Amino acid sequence: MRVLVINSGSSSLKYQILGMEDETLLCKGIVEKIGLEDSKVEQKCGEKEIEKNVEVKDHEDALKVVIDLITDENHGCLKSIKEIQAVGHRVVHGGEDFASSVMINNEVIKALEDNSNLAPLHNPANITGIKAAEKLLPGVPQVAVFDTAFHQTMPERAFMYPIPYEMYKKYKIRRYGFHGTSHRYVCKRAGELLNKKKRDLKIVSAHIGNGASIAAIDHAKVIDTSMGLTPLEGLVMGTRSGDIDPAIPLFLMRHGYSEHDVDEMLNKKSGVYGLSDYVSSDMRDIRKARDEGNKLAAMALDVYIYRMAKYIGSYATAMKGIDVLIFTAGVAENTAEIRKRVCEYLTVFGVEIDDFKNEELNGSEGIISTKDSKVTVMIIPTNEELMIARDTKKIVDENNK
Ligand SMILES: Nc1ncnc2c1ncn2[C@@H]1O[C@H](COP(=O)(O)OP(=O)(O)O)[C@@H](O)[C@H]1O
Ligand SMILES: CC(=O)OP(=O)(O)O
Ligand SMILES: [Mg+2]
Repeated sequence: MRVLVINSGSSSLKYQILGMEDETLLCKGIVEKIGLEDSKVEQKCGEKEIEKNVEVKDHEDALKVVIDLITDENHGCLKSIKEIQAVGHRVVHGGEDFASSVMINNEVIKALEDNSNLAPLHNPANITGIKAAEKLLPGVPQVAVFDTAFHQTMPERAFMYPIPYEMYKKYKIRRYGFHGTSHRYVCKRAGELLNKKKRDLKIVSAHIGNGASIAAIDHAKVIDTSMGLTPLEGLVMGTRSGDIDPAIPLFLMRHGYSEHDVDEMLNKKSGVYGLSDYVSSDMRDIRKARDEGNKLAAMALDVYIYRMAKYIGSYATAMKGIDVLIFTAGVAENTAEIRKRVCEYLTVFGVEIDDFKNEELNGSEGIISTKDSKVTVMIIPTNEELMIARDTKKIVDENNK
């Protein structure tokens, strides 16, 4: 079965085509910096590699670029898009409706649309991808794999907000958590690499990309995570504020900002982008600006790292211990400085990083802590696409029985 996987992130569209008989990777690509001036696409199909700048203002443009490139005569791996036998989609918000992956039908699309206002940077892009794929590949099965699903094991004490209970009954206002497919993948991979059953480990998984979240995974079950009702809560992100005093939106609205203004501010103009007085949402640009002497970029980076360390510390407390700390996703896989500075805050837990390994393994998979470190610190490049492809195959096979 040849599966196309589409993973729309807030700043990127990642995709893979896999032959699922033996999980052969036929093609892999990313459109990144969507909506920024220097967007580009990178694709690798076996020996054929291409990287070029493209103008993509949103995820719909990005998807057009992808479809053209995978069927491109010189750079692609398919003669026709019809060679795809199933499509797996990352869907960010499944709410309480979906605790596991599902075959997409009109009812599912309707439920996703209903959840759109809870993940405004993501669900609309996910739905665009689903509708475009249905148009291009009529009759080909499509599966939705939810960011929220892996977190459904969280206990009430972690997912309930201390507001009137009737708000949960009426509107399902609770914490859901996101990046579940990524946390699930790295947790499984850590068990394999350490040759330990993941059931024996207390893992903190730090998924730090444009969106960022941390999960506490105790004996293979999520017991807490930093994102909440929406992907806005928790860490400082590229454009999202993460935790703030809930009185701030009310204060701003009393000063003339509309609900829409506040929503845009917290989701699209905050995080390191807003803190740096709009240098960039991209961590590479922030660090470059800091190196060139920009004080606000330096401050944004300090706030970003400090908040991350505090969350990791609180999850060591939540699990009464921590065996493994995993760094994953765009920023954490590729930025030695951030891993080092976060770990410097964590010496109280016996975290000791090996500076040489931290630099040497940048962007690849492996252990970066010293032999004496009480916590095994690892970089594990995430592979949400592989998890999505596996779920897609499983659901399509079950459906064909
Ligand atoms: N090679 C790299 N070196 C440093 N930072 C990188 C690299 N690749 C990606 N990043 C950073 O990762 C972030 C994007 O992460 P990613 O996980 O792809 O995001 P998302 O899925 O949320 O769109 C950006 O801030 C970017 O600066
Ligand atoms: C949920 C979320 O923030 O996803 P991403 O990091 O891909 O934007
Ligand atoms: Mg992502």
